[in-house]
Amino acid sequence: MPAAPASLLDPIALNCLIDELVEHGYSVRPNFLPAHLTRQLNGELLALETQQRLTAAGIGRGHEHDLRPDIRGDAIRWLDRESRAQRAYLEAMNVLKDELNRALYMGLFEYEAHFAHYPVGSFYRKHLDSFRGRGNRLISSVLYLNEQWPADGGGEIVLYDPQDDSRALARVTPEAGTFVCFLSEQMPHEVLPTHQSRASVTGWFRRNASQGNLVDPSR
Ligand SMILES: O=C(O)CCC(=O)C(=O)O
Ligand SMILES: [Fe+2]
Repeated sequence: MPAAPASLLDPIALNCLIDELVEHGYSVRPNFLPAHLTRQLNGELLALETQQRLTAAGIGRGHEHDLRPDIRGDAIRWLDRESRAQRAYLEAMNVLKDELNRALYMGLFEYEAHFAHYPVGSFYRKHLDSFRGRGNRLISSVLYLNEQWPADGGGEIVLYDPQDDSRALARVTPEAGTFVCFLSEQMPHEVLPTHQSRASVTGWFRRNASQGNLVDPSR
């Protein structure tokens, strides 16, 4: 029998995450997911890269989607539950979603996530993942997959003060197992230029933001 998915997340770490999210609008949790899982996900991402199954990421959605390497230089592939590691990770995120709903009444109903590979020299300029009132992404999440990220490796995520987006609140090394989450509509953030090949899984907890008879599509 595989281990119950809930056991992937330590209940104490889960509580800390929720407290930090409420108090600061973001949470940074090292070793949030076990090493065997980040290792498997990293292996999968490397294979996707080698097989050229990643797609250059753009900005905007639907027909407003544009490739802008001057803004964002990663290549992505959406998780499709193809592997056991993906299913385990999505199950863990489902547990987190239920906890967030229980503790914060957030009305989250879905989680979508993609692998992201940032080649050497790439970055993602300061941005918001969702525009207040318009977006349906409520909480952003990133799980990092590179083991033993060097101190001079670059590629940190920087989170900025929602009231003053020139003031950095946190600068986080993309080390395997570290999990960062934050309020999508409020926290400006960026990925600094990376000096190493950088691997992650980025995802969003969403609510359904259908307007009139238009159902807002995911992605
Ligand atoms: O990889 C990261 O640290 C953040 C990525 C990000 O901001 C995004 O994909 O929207
Ligand atoms: Fe982002």
